Amino acid sequence: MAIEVEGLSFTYGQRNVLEDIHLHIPEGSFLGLMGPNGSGKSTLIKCILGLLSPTTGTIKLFGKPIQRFNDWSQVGFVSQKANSFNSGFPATVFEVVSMGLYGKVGLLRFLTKKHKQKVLESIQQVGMQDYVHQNIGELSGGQQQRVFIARALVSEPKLLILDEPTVGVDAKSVQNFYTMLQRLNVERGMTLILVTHDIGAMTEYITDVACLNKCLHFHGNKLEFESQHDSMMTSLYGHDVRVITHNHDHHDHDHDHDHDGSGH
Ligand SMILES: Nc1ncnc2c1ncn2[C@@H]1O[C@H](COP(=O)(O)OP(=O)(O)OP(=O)(O)O)[C@@H](O)[C@H]1O
Repeated sequence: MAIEVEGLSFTYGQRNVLEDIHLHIPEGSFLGLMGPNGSGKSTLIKCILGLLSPTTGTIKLFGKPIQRFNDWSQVGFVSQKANSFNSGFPATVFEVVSMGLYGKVGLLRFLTKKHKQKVLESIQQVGMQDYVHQNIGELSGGQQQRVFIARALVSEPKLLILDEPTVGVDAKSVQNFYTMLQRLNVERGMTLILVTHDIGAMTEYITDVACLNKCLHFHGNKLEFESQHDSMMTSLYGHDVRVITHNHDHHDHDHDHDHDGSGH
């Protein structure tokens, strides 16, 4: 298993954001993690990346309890805010991708020939070889996002987590972007988790789906998800969310509403 989450809950102060999450993600899967705004997706990802400690529960990465996991070069992460460079940003594609090795552009002069080769390979993998010496700020949002994937790939991670990486990227580039991720998944066996609002746009590329709204409402393969799609959407976004959550004390007052079947 790439990831094993057991009985995970998380609270910000008094606010219960994640509740009793059990999630096993096998190596080699491509998981689409979906849920409404504020449903806890980023919080769960931060727990998996070791940036937040769960209030209760445990996390294992590649079989190791996260507290003892130390090979973080196996885990790549690309956030939704990655593509926010302005056109004056003084680093080339090559330099930005090199940061995946050293964390700092300033150390670039120490790159060995082998490392340079690795950087170029990663750039090639995301199809940006024609832009190696271009400034990152001069690229489109989609192209910048590819460069950030390359930066995450340069340490050859076994697990790559992407938190809404296509925000602000046009529809056609998004499809190309997903195709590129699918290739990493199929050809290199890389485990991928992609956080998204729009699972519809990517069902053809992923293998599994998880639906989160504080609790995990669904986790299964794509075919299971498609067969339960309508009820799942109602469960996540419509009135059934309240029917499900009214078991929890603070939502009891909601359960009389929205029983007109409209899902709103
Ligand atoms: N640092 C924080 N302190 C307090 N509350 C927070 C903090 N970060 C997030 N929250 C709250 O926790 C809940 C879950 O947030 P989270 O960012 O995990 O959701 P999300 O599913 O990633 O949302 P989105 O799709 O809008 O990015 C939200 O209600 C949010 O307001």
